This record gives sequence, structure tokens and C-alpha cells, in this order.
Amino acid sequence: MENGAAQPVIVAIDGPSGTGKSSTSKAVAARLGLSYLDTGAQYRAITWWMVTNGIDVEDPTAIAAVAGKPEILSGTDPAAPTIMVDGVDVAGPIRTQEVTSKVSAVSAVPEVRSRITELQRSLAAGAEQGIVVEGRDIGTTVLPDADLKVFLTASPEARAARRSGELKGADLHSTREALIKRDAADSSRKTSPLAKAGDAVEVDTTELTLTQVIERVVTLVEENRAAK
Ligand SMILES: Nc1ncnc2c1ncn2[C@@H]1O[C@H](COP(=O)(O)OP(=O)(O)O)[C@@H](O)[C@H]1O
Ligand SMILES: Nc1ccn([C@H]2C[C@H](O)[C@@H](COP(=O)(O)OP(=O)(O)O)O2)c(=O)n1
Repeated sequence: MENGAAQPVIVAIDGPSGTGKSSTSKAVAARLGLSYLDTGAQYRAITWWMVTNGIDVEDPTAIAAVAGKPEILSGTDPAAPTIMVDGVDVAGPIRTQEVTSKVSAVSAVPEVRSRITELQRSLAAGAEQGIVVEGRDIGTTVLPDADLKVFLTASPEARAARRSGELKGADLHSTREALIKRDAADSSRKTSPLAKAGDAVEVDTTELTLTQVIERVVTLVEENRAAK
């Protein structure tokens, strides 16, 4: 723009688990001075609340009935993202195996999705410089008018190796199986499944380093801005 003030830019980054969405999105947002939102953390947070409050996660009606109750607050600074539920910092508890194994069932419930989608849209609208939002349905459903949509992929082997590295020695085979099962659940649900938007740029990260993926996405954002 003539006066040098950049228009806010909205970047949607989707893809299955372990493709590098969180690491890439955080780094791209930090580099470009944008906000950052991890929507998986929000679905994990509402799942943590359901588990903590004894809600049967196999019962969609029970989940739907209380979906509006927890207050979920996301801090969008890429240098220090935060996630709170009813005033409690749940950044650690939302990463347990128990939450990971239940998050697909909870996030498949339409009342949960509409609640969380509303929060996501409001955070995106309020981001003054723009925002990088990562998840499963950002480009398709949450922010279909995003300036740039990226869909990250990687082989199941690469994704499982990355995840087991994080879980400090977790068995590679069982990590791979759990990951494939969660992808299948997330891709096959009726409401807003994991899917690549028609206008998303697909980046296969299997053979790329994290630095290369970050560079690729930063370049895509810069090209997008320059074309405006
Ligand atoms: N291109 C890559 N090459 C190697 N490791 C990667 C790459 N991208 C991400 N990682 C690592 O893989 C793990 C999962 O990445 P993460 O960003 O959490 O993925 P996602 O958000 O898609 O689940 C992290 O430990 C991260 O450092
Ligand atoms: N936009 C989103 C983001 C996540 N989810 C659901 C489906 C995912 O399996 C869980 C957890 O997502 P998260 O990004 O934290 O998962 P990983 O870090 O890739 O293991 O949340 C979703 O349904 N929609």
C-alpha cells in the first residue's frame, strides 16, 4: 500500500497430525509479525473439560448439551501461545494420551464445532496485523476467504517418527497406528472434516526440513501480499 501500512493477512494452514502445522505456523507468524492460533489446542481444551467433568465422550448428546459451558481462552502471541479453560492453564494437560485418544470423538460433535468455530472467527477478525490459523478445516470452513491457504502433508512414517521423537521413545509402530486412526476419524466425520480446500497450496514436507517448510510458507505469504 502507498502509506506502507500492510493490510492484515489471514493465513490458513491445515493438514493431518505431525505434518508440521504448529511449528511452521508459529515460526511464520513470528517472522511476519502476525498472531497465531492453534485450533487443535482449542479442541483438546474442550475435550479436557469433558473428561475432567465426567462427560461420556462416546455420547454425542451429552457432549452437545454442555458444549457451551467451558470458557476457552487462547493467547495468540506466537512467541508464547497460551490456552486456558475456565481460568486454568491447560497447556500441559491437553497433551496427555487420554485427551489425544478422545479429541476426535469430541470434535466431531456439531455443537462443539460451531462453538469453537465462532471463537476462531472472532480471534481472526480481531488480529490487527493478521493471523496464521492452523487446524483441519480452517481453509474449508472456518476462514474460507483466507488470503492464503496451505495444506501440509507428509508420509505416515515421517509423521510417526516426528511424533515418537516428541513422546521420548514412544513405540514407532503404535504411534503410527494411533495417528492413522485419528486421521481417519477426523477425515470421515460428517461436520467439517479434515480436507484440503480446492484453492490451497499443498506442500509435502516428508523430505523437507522444518526450516525449508517455513521458508516456503513465508515466500507464499510474501508473494500473496505483493500480488495485492
Ligand atoms: N519438516 C520437518 N522435518 C522434521 N521434523 C519436523 C518437520 N516439521 C515438524 N517437525 C517436528 O515434528 C513434530 C510435529 O510437528 P508439529 O508442528 O507439532 O506438527 P502438527 O502441528 O502438524 O501436528 C515436532 O517435533 C516438530 O519439531
Ligand atoms: N481445526 C481443527 C483442529 C483440530 N481438530 C481436532 C482433530 C485433531 O485430531 C484434534 C487435535 O488437533 P491437534 O492439531 O492438536 O493434533 P496434533 O497436534 O496434530 O496431534 O483436534 C479439529 O477437528 N479441527
